Amino acid sequence: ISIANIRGPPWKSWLYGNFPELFKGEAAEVDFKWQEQYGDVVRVRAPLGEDRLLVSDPKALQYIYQTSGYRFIKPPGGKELRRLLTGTGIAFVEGEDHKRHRKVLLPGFGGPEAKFYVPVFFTQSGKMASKWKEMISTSDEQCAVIDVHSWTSRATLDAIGEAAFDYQFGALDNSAEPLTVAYTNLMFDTFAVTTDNSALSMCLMDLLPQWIVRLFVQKAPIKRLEHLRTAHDLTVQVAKQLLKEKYEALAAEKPKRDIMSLLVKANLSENPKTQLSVEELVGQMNTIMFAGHETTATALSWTFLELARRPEVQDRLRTQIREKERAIFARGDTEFSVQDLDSMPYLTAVVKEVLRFHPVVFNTVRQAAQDNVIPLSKPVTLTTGKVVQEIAVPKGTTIIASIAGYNRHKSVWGEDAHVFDPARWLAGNTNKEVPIGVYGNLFTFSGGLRSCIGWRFAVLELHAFIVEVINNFEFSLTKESERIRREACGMMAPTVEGEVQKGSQLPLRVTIASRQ
Ligand code: HEM
Repeated sequence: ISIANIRGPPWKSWLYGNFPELFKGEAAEVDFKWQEQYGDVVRVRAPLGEDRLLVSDPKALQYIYQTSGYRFIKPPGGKELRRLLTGTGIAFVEGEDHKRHRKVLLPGFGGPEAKFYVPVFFTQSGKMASKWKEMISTSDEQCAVIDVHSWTSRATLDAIGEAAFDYQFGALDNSAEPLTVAYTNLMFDTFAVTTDNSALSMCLMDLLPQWIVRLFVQKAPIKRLEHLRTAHDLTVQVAKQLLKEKYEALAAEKPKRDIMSLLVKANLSENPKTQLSVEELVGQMNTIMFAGHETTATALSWTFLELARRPEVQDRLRTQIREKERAIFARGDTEFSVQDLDSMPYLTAVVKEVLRFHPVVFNTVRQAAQDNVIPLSKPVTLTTGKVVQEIAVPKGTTIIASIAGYNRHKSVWGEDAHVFDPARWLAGNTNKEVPIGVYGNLFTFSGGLRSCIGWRFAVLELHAFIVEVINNFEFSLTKESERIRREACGMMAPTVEGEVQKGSQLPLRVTIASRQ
């Protein structure tokens, strides 16, 4: 069995294959181009002549991520880099170990728990709003150009610190604490602007003995890796201290409600044989910080950009938020509850459309742990002219799941899949024939056993921040924000065309939203 006959783009060099096109340039643009040219399963060439598959076919993704359980694993070659990113937490482990981690973590991420985090989201978004109001009121034109992304990044860092660990990063107050500084621009500094050689070195990690890769990741004097190492090491230090505090609070019968406290409690009630070790518990802090901070911050930034581009969507959203606010005041309350956030259909539609259109994690990678046969929604024609309804893949085949490609798949979202339109969610004209994801049949949070455990947390955080910000402010574009790019850096972060060296940014014009 072989994937050599799957259609795909030609490559310019044996050394680099198609990787420069795949990893440089705007995030996911090449996925859309190849999807259009070659279909939903594309053969791409990795450096040194290895064939891989780029997949956006719904049934194939459903099979790889849901039906086949743990038979598609995270590629072992990236293990040492993942160890640095996420520690030995849930995102690092496979199979039975993963089941064990997931069971202990789940109590911290359920629906009932999420409602305790909502006040935290409102506190942090309210704090950000106060600072913006101050900036606007002191300007002559009663308007300020704000780098919205640097604010969403800091506010969500404070929010995840408080909700997940009961830890104060102080990022909105520009804290110079080393851990706060370490999480500033972490993804961009580490993964952005990939050169041909950095794509090649990622691939070499698959081929070299793991002890060499480990030495390289831990010691190589490379600036990108140094930033990551600092964030990792500081997180381990803080996590150890926090764990001690959580155990003491539990022993004193004064438990808190942050995710780490719930995790410690759940772990204690496990059978000692299946309990997480201290190293694994510490790793959960690395994992949650890596998986939960910049992802939500960036999704929020894309939301504000889309609203700045579309004043009519922004107005309609503000009208709905203010109607709900009046209803809340009329019943004698002052705060939005989870039910209030869930009962604004246009807000939900905007959030789902942003998650569809700008999936911040735009692809994930898996490797076949054994020979396998992947079913397809639509037959594909091989280079030999033969038409097949399923694809046999040999053990070791690497599959790049194009989350962005699936989220724009015309058979699922309609002919206008490449248009940003929240109204599609109200009309309900999306095709749910192949259930795949955990939210809105999107693949943004992945699917199956390893789907995003924090999706409810993220969705509520987005809802709360959008309510606070759109209720108070109006966004419009600046000259720079008309040139926003989706920069690939392990996720898709906003940068300004021609100013990529300045890092991620989103300069928008912000005024106070009229109450009339
Ligand atoms: C818009 C925001 C978010 C997006 C788009 C997102 C997306 C994803 C995706 C695609 C995966 C699967 C990765 C893979 O299998 O290779 C994932 C896993 C994960 N996410 Fe999220 N995520 C978001 C927010 C969060 C938040 C807020 C948290 C925690 C507070 C979180 C925690 C996790 C964890 C722990 C995993 C690993 C799950 C496992 O391996 O079982 N995520 N996320």
